[in-house]
Amino acid sequence: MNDSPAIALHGLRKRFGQLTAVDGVTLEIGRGEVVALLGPNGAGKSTTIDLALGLSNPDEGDARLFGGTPRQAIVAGRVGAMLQGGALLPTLTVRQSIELVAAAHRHPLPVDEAMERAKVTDIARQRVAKLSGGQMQRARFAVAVVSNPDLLILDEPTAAMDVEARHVFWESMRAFTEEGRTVVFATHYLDEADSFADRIVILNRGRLVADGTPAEVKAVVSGRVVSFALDAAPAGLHDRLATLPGVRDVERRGERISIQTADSDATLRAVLADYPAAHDVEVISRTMDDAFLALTHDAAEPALQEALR
Ligand SMILES: Nc1ncnc2c1ncn2[C@@H]1O[C@H](COP(=O)(O)OP(=O)(O)OP(=O)(O)O)[C@@H](O)[C@H]1O
Repeated sequence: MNDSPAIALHGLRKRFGQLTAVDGVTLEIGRGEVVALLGPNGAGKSTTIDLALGLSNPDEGDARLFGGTPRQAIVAGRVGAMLQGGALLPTLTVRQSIELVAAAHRHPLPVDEAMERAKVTDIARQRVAKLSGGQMQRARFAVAVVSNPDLLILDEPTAAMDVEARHVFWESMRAFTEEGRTVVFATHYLDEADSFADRIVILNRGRLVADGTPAEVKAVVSGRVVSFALDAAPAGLHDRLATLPGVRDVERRGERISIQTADSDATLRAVLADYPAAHDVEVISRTMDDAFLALTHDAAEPALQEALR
C-alpha cells in the first residue's frame, strides 16, 4: 500500500464564464487528518470539493486521492461523501437507501452499524420523502459512512440540524475519526471547526488564504479587545486612544468604545489613567469568528495571510 496523501490538489483552477471560482488551490491533506474548510458564501468550497471528487474537471491543475485519480479512489470504495446537492431516492426508506449503497461497495459496514453511527436507527423505516431537514442530513451521513471509507468529505454536514442533532453528529464523527480516517468538512459554523478539526483551511474568492491549526489561525488576531463606556466623550478621544500602548484599532458606537490591542494590560492601565470616568470595562479574548473575518475581509492584509501559508 502506498502512503500518498489522502488528498493532493495541485494548482487547481476552475472558471465559470468570467468568474474564477477556484483560483490556483494547492493543498495536501495527510491520512488521519481532520480538516475544516471555511470561507464566506461563494468562496469556492463546494467547487473545490467537486474537483477533489472528480465530479467536475479543473481548467488547470489536478486532484489526486490516495495517489490515484478521484475515480479510482471512489471505485475502490475509499471515499464517502455528503454533498450539498446530494439527494436520496424519495420513495425508499432510510434503511433501503443505506442497503442500496452498501450493496454497491466491496467492504461495507454492516447496515445496522452504519445506522447506529449516524443515529438513524429510530427512523430506519421512514420514507426519505417524509424526513425533516435534520433527519435527512443524518440519513445522508449514514449513506456516506456505510461504504466504510478511508476518506470522508462532507459539505456543510450540519446545515439544517438543530443544536442537539449537531452535538450528536459530532460525537459520532469523533468515534469515526478515532479509527484513523481522514475527514474534510466544509462548514459555516466556526465553533465546529474550532472544536473538531485539527487543521483549518480558509478559502476566499477561490484562493487559499489560511492553513493552520485552530490555535494558529486564531493567533492571527492575537490580542484582546478592551471595551468600556464613557458618558461624555471629550474632543480628540479617538486620536488620543490610538496613541496608547498596544492599541491597534479604536471603534466607537454611542458611548461604548472598543479598542483592539496587542497588550490589554498596558492599554487598560493607560485608559484608566487618562479617563478615570471610564466604566463597565470588559476585556475580551479574540475568537475564531474574529480570525475568520480578519482573514476573509476584502482588505485583509496579505502579511496576515502569508503567516498562515
Ligand atoms: N455550476 C456553476 N455555474 C456557474 N457558477 C457557479 C457554478 N458553481 C459555482 N458557481 C459560482 O462559483 C463561486 C463559488 O461557488 P461555491 O459553491 O464553490 O462556493 P462555496 O464556498 O461553496 O459557497 P457557499 O458557502 O455559499 O456554499 C460562486 O460565485 C458560485 O456562484
